[in-house]
Amino acid sequence: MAAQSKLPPITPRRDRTVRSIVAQLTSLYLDNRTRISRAVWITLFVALANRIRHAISEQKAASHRGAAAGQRDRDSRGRGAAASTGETDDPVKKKKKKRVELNREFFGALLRLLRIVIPGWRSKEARLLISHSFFLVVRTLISVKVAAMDGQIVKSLVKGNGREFLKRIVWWMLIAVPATFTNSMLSYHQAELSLNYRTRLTQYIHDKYLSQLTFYGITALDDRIKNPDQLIAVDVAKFSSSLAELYSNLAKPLLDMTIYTYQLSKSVGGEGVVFMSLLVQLSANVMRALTPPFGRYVADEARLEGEFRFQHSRLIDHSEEVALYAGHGVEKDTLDKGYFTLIKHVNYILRRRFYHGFMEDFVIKYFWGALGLLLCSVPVFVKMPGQIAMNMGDRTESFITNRRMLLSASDAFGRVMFSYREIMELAGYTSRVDSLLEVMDDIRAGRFEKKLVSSSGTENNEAVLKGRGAVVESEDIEFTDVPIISPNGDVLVKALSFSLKPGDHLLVVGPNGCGKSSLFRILGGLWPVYGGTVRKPPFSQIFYIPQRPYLSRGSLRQQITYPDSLRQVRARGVTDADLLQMLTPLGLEHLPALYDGGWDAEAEWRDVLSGGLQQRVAMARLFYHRPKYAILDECTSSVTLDTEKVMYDTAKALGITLMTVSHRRSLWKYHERILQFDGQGNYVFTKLDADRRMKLEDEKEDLEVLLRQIPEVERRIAELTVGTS
Ligand SMILES: Nc1ncnc2c1ncn2[C@@H]1O[C@H](COP(=O)(O)OP(=O)(O)OP(=O)(O)O)[C@@H](O)[C@H]1O
Repeated sequence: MAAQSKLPPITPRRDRTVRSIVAQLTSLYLDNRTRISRAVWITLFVALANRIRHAISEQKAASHRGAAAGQRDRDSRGRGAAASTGETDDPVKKKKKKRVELNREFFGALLRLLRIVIPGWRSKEARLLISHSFFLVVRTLISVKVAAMDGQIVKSLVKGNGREFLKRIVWWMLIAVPATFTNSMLSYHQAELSLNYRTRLTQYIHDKYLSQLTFYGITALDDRIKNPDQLIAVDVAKFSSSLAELYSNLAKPLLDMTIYTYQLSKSVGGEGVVFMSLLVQLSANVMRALTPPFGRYVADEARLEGEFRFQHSRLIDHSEEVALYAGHGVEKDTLDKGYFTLIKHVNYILRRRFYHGFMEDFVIKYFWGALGLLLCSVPVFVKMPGQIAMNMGDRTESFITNRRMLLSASDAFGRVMFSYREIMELAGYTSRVDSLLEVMDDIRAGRFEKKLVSSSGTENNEAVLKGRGAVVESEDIEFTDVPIISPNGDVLVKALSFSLKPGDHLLVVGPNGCGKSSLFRILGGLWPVYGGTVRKPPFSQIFYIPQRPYLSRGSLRQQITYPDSLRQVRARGVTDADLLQMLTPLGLEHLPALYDGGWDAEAEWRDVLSGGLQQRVAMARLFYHRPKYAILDECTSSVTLDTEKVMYDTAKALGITLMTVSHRRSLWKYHERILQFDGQGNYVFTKLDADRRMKLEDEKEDLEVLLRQIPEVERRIAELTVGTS
């Protein structure tokens, strides 16, 4: 940490200048022991000591860096091909491995986030911070006044002056009014700041997350962020409250310490305060060295918390499948494992907090408390030069006031120390939120990081993955030498070439996992084009219908018009009557009448509609959008052949060019071209003569049946041969 200090290096010239200033001030101090010269001398001494400490640690860090660089060189020579496993020594990848520490990286990340949550001096957040700071100052000033009033009350008690005592109590009660108002204002400001930070950050993240398909990239193409939902919903909130809390937990005690120390030095002398500060600084350094890495603990806890939540939401999403498999036992094991991993970690943190709290309490409350009492006794036992002898009442007043201020000062210092832990926790949340922003930026710039698990030569794949193909806007669809590569780095097809014109309905066939859907992911812009050229119409002219259509939260109408909003539907001049017409050929015209609210009825449509109904609704969606091209990915698997016919005929009549992925033979007749993958990386693109293909396919099936009968025929012949011989 010290190695990253921004202090200028000590040059011989600067060293000489510093030494001569120290000498002059020392002689000034010895000649003229004024309070100012003493204070300046001591401040300089502390600064000098700090400078030396920095220089030493700088030197240590430099030699450590040298040793580490040497080690890295040695290591990299030993490991050439480790890159594909992810355990690489590549400095770029090393940099990405975030550590939660109070280092330059943390401050850089915090600054980036601060620029988002406080966008400028005229922003609402800046205004809130200023007024929060104002109330912090007011509160400290009120506390100083209360300390002085405390001393006066005890003094009047010791003197037995009842009138004076009562008068002081009334004043004391009066000052409670602004004091309590200030306290409430402080809590209010803190909560408001936290809320505003969260709003700014959430809006910023939503803007990025839901544009340029970033949300898809984070989950499907990159594996650095595991649970973006947890990060956005929980960690951003925790970061915001931690940041708002830290400001008041740090700013107020720092202010308190300054004001109280100044007040104290007036009555007990500057040296006493500085000596005490040195002792306190020493013990604080010891405590800091013994503080566990709470930032890392917090980041790990948030990650485990996210994984546990994710396992629960998976169970909710697939509850029907799990129930039908009676898989609750194994699901319980997975959930229990997730929970106990989390709890084990939380328990570990609790234990570390216990030991740390024990040490923290001892040092801050008792050790510093004892030092404080010693300091308060200075005016009682030590006669300061030029000080007039004090009577009993004055002594008591001075002791009570000093003690109260000292307690507040030590409490303030304690809170600064306690806040070290809070800063570490903030570092944890900062690191998590910042990595989300970093990954989002990477994805938007087309930089993905996913572990390559391909068995088909990772080195080759890495070379291909670095390439970039061209995407050109066009009326037709044309792929020229485009590789199909999964996010894991598997090369499914080395170079695919085919072209389609409007009206060339295409059928895509091939075994499972050969890359049929992946072709359309490239066409839809979800997967990057790693080579060759893709010519295609804009995204808005290609519509996709998967096997399980996505049904959004919202009205029945919205299921047909998704993703258009009601306003967009109306702007296109489409009425509910038009929508009903789209449902009619699919046999869905009764649907709006089935639910309370008709078109406006809201439900969890995924559960309400059966699989076949969902596929029909998705087809109605296609009729509503009327795109130039439609990708139909096994989207008729749950409907009857009659419904399938209506779907295809209507879509064709609307002028939509269809690209179908399906194993169903009944669909061949609707297509003019076929793209056939063999699952080994090869393909054939040709005209599709459905009748001829059907005849050939029938003949092939007949021959296969005959082929299967051959062993039985051979066995029978053998039997007959034995019987007749
Ligand atoms: N997001 C992803 N991350 C990693 N690998 C993926 C991802 N999506 C698909 N793949 C892999 O890419 C390969 C091709 O998948 P694709 O969905 O294109 O198969 P398909 O030919 O459509 O198969 P099916 O007929 O079973 O639907 C598969 O091995 C699959 O595991």
